[in-house]
Amino acid sequence: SHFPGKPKWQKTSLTYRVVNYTPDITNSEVDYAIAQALGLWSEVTPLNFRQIYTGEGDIMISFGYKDHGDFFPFDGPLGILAHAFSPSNGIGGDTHFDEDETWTLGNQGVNMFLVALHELGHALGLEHSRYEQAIMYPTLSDNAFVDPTKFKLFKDDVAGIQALYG
Ligand SMILES: O=C1CC=C(NS(=O)(=O)c2ccc(-c3ccccc3)cc2)CC1=O
Ligand SMILES: [Ca+2]
Ligand SMILES: [Zn+2]
Ligand SMILES: [Zn+2]
Repeated sequence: SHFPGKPKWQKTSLTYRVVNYTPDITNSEVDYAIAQALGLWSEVTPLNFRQIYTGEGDIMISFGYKDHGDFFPFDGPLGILAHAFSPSNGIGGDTHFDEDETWTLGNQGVNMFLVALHELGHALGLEHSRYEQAIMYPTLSDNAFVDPTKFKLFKDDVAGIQALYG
């Protein structure tokens, strides 16, 4: 798949831009889910993230349907929910969400915070974990409602990101 080698960012200050938004939840809810997800990764690494609103950021976040400009078209409701590219310049780090999903911050539909936390893990260079409690586990469990302020990274997630940036 499109996650080459074991690349990582060669800088600790990264910028991100939410290029477009979903109609399913408010723009500030999307910004909040992304900020909370990036905050969890920055808490355990030297990485810091700044949101920009124009121009080219390291991590460009967008919502798209089916063919959305890369070689990995989405597939309509359910199935693939999102994907992210491993660190590199250009499309590296970019994180795409399938607009055919119903995005939510609750547990009706697909939880934006949980999927963003997983995909942004990939955008920082993380691979999958074999522990089902880990956010980097390959499959999303039928998550009960997750309050982003109460979420804790599993030890294997922390070990993984600190192996890259610790
Ligand atoms: O590595 C991959 C390739 C396949 C993917 N499928 S997905 O979009 O349906 C998906 C599956 C699970 C998650 C997930 C797993 C654990 C916690 C949170 C989300 C996110 C997206 C997305 C992905 O990250
Ligand atoms: Ca889909
Ligand atoms: Zn894409
Ligand atoms: Zn994944």
